[in-house]
Amino acid sequence: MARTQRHLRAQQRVQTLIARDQPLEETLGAICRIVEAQVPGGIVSIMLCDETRLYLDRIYSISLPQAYCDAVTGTAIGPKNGACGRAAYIRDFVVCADIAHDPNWRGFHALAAEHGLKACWSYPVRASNSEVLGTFAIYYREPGEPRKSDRRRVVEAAELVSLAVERERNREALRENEQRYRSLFTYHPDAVFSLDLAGHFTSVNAACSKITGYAMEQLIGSHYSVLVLPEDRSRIQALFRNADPGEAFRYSATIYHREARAVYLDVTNLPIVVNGSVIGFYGIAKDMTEQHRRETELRILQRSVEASINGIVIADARAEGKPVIYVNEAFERITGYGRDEVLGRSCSFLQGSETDPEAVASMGKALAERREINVTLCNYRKDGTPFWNNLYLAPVRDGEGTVTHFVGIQHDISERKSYEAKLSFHTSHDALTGLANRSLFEDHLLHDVQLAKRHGRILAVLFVDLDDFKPINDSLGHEVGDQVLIQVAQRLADELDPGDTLARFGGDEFVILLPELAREESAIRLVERLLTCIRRPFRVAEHELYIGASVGIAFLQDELENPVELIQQADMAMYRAKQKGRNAWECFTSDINDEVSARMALRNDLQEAIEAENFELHYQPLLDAHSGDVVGVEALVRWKHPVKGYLSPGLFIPLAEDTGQIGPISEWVLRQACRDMCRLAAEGYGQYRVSVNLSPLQFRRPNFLSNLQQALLETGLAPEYLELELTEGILMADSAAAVETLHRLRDMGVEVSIDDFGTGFSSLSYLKQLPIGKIKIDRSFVRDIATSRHDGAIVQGIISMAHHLGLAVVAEGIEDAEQRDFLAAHGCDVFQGFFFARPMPLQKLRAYLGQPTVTSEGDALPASRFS
Ligand SMILES: Nc1nc2c(ncn2[C@@H]2O[C@@H]3COP(=O)(O)O[C@H]4[C@@H](O)[C@H](n5cnc6c(=O)[nH]c(N)nc65)O[C@@H]4COP(=O)(O)O[C@H]3[C@H]2O)c(=O)[nH]1
Repeated sequence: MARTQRHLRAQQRVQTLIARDQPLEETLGAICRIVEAQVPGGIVSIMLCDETRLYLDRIYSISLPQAYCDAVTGTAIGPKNGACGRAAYIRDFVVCADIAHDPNWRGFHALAAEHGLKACWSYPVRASNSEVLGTFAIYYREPGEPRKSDRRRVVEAAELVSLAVERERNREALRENEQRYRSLFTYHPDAVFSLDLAGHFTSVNAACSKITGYAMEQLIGSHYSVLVLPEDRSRIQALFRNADPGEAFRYSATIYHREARAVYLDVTNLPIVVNGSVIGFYGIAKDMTEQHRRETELRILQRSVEASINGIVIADARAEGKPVIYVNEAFERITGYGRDEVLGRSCSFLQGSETDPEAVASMGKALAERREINVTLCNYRKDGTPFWNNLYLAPVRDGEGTVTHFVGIQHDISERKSYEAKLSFHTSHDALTGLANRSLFEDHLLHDVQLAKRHGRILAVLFVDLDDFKPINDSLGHEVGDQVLIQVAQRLADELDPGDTLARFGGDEFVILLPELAREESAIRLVERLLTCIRRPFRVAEHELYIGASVGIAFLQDELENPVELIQQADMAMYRAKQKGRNAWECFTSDINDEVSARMALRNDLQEAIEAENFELHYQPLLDAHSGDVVGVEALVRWKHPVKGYLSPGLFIPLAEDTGQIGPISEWVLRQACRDMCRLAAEGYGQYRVSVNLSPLQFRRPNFLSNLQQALLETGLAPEYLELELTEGILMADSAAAVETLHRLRDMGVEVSIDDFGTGFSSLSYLKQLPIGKIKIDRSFVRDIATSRHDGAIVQGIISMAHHLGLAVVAEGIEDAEQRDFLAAHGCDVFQGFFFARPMPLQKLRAYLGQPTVTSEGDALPASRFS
């Protein structure tokens, strides 16, 4: 009984050791001690299987010699491998009553004999699932069989071992499990944490600290909401509140990093359920900041691409034919193709007949070499219309640097192209007629002269200048003039061969290059044809206009060095033709050159005269037709040339008008005339009104009126003693501005008369609207007044109509009494002409006007020439 109790106590002790999770070695040692105490002479050994369950690789014993233990450790489990190897194998009690003669101990006999071991009873240690964990054995130093009680003891001891080993194994498994889970928690790259039900962190991993910037200790115990943006809090709280037990929930949240930057998180929370109750929440938060940034960037990029005004097309670089995988709206707008019509197709469908194959080839080469390229090529819209596409193509590479796509940026530069084309046309062509301009003509000339010289061909340049064009332009306006020029250009072009060049040099000058003439007469015959065709009337709106042309011809001579000289020669020849009269032509000869040289010399002399003020004014009296009183004088300029003596204005005024030298001459004339009139008055000869001729250039100068005012102020002449003589052309050229100037003149008190009346295109009814007081009938009508019925009738008509309109009429160029009488009979108001007096210097005028007479009021009396 006492033994049984001892046995029970011993067992309890072992169970306590097991329950307290004492180290296995200690527990197994205790079992060995208890059993050895119970079986006198018995030596206990406990062997445990390895993981493969093929060997007994651990041995626990308190009494077996270490050398023996070492020798049997690793015994294979098998039917003939001693008592333990066999017991583990057959999973049953094995009694080896006499080891020395036991065949199953073959190989171990010597070992057992060496350590004095004679008998061994072994029993398998089995787990609750019957798996063999090892063996429990008792050795004896004498042969012997176990009794029943011995067997029971062995079995009980084996069970205790099983309990201890299983417990140890469970503990081991638990520890491993926990480590596994802890690893998941600790090494998870995302923030993993647990919260209590109130929302306080109860555990956090290192990633939590990294993501939030707070130390793990700082986080534990703090509430999750302190990290979350205020605007996110209520939303997240609601998620926690409404979470179903057992259900995970996922949301995005933005938190503040300790460094005050926002961190975007993708959070999954799951309840911690213990015994069916939620005791808190686990959380896994993935840092999406980078992804969020990339997504935002991508979104902006995508929107930008969509909104780009340039067409953008992306093609798959790896697929056959590089099919389009994306086009933006601008692409659709530019090409007219919808997205669906384009995707999957190769972009080459945009090319067409006018697409430059070289541009296409260079593009293909760049694509093959996987490099970027910028080409401009002609593409076609869906409706077939072409457009200029300035295309920038670039490869798109993946992370490994492989080209996966090509992106093309289209820029529709059609407008720029057409502008450039226009621009280049304008730089080489005349805008009005579309003919070549001087620079293009010169290009052709250089080229053709070279060829003509090489092949000994006859080449000619024709310089065509229209006669009587200026009056049309001046009187009917630029629009009419422009139409005439366009028609002239057309008529000239119609007469020329395709290889000829027709150019307009501006104004009414046309130049023709004939590069390949059979003989010189061909050029002359062509010129005759040109003159004939220009003589034909021109119809512009309601007008039927007649003009002529003067043509200069210059043939290429061997000695000519600079081809451009041919143009100058033709120009000089034209000038000579003009002097011959209308509709004439002239070939360039060296004497023409001399004439031009003379003109150049005259120009230079004139310049010197201007600088030295080498001019004089002569005055021609104007007489009242009834009383014969001198009512005024006309100032006429004379140039006192140092070699040639007095030169008439007819010689140098047109030259001065051509060269612009008329400006300073007119200034001088105006001032001098005013000064002379003041002087005459001051000398007692009377105050006469002086008529001064106005050149068109002078009249149109912007400061004309202020200059005039200045001249009157400087000289002291009252404005009513100044009369300006204008030709009709001046008024017609820019009538609105001219009329405005006339009004200003009238406001100033300056009289205006129309000179050379009858030669222009103006009608009296037009003049009626102008603030003028007088017209001067042109000398050419007066000359034949008595002999030509026609001229007589014209003069008569002019006088009568002018009077009707309240205009005074002056007749100039009266050379004889017949003319005077005719004009007097028809009511002409004022006479001027050699018959009465020639233009004379001031000194002679003094004599002409007679002795200065002073009235009681101090005014000089006007001189009468009729009495
Ligand atoms: N055959 C003939 N001729 C007569 C007779 N009576 C006068 N003359 C000439 O007729 C011209 C009248 O001047 P105009 O028609 O304005 O024609 C002027 C005028 O247009 C221009 N001119 C003269 N002086 C000036 C000036 O100071 N400024 C400007 N812009 N032009 C001027 O030169 C033109 C010629 O002037 P002049 O040679 O001085 O010629 C003057 C004068 O000498 C006559 O009975 N028979």
